[in-house]
Amino acid sequence: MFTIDRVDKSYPEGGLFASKRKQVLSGISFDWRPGECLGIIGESGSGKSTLGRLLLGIEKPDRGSLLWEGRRIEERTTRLGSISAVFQDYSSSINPFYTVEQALMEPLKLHNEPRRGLHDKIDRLLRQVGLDPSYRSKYSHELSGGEAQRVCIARAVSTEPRCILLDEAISSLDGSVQVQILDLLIRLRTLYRMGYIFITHDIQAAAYICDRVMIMRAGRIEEIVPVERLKDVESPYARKLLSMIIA
Ligand SMILES: Nc1ncnc2c1ncn2[C@@H]1O[C@H](COP(=O)(O)OP(=O)(O)OP(=O)(O)O)[C@@H](O)[C@H]1O
Repeated sequence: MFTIDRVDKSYPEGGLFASKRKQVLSGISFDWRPGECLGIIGESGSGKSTLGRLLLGIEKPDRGSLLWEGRRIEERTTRLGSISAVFQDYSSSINPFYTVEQALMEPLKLHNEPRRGLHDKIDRLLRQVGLDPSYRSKYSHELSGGEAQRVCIARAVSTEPRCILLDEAISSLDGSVQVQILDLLIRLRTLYRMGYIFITHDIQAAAYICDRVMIMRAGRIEEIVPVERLKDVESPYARKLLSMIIA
């Protein structure tokens, strides 16, 4: 279980040395249950990506705690093998001087995977994300957007984490490629028995892949609903947000 308890986050407003602070997240509390796909949706600026960075332990909260099975997510040892990430900008996620093979090796080496068997593992990962093993020698500029994002997904699953956080991971892709990547994520979830935290402004994508959806508004949680009850959300804001998109 990943337990987020009364998390607040603010940033200096008007430069690093400004005394005024902008409150970006306030009183965020929820649980991520092992194996589930939890969607986080909300308007631009509602704090989704900030929350994502806290969930990945990249940034620390001002107050509150983020505990992965009782251990602080800010600790590197907690994160290893627990949570990994796929971001929107696949082109800058892969080092342009690395081949696909080198990009996939990086997390495996950090994870101290034995060298023996790495070659086969990379072939297997490429196949699992729908790429031919011959892609191992390609550079990122030789890949389409969908292919590059498949490599990023292969890299995220390579260490077999319990959870992958996807921050707008399909937003930069064309419509048909978006569906292919969502279907790939659904398949991998079963294969690796893992779950996702799926940050998006695309409610249809969230409805396609998620079990529960958390609706954020101005740094607060407005509502958390099972996806099959999305149409019955209670808060007026969530209703308005959904009606704008579903209509
Ligand atoms: N490092 C930072 N320093 C200062 N302000 C920040 C920082 N990161 C985020 N913010 C501010 O926090 C607010 C929430 O931003 P965030 O990116 O988390 O929202 P979001 O819901 O992910 O938006 P979008 O959907 O547009 O990506 C914004 O007003 C943003 O300007």
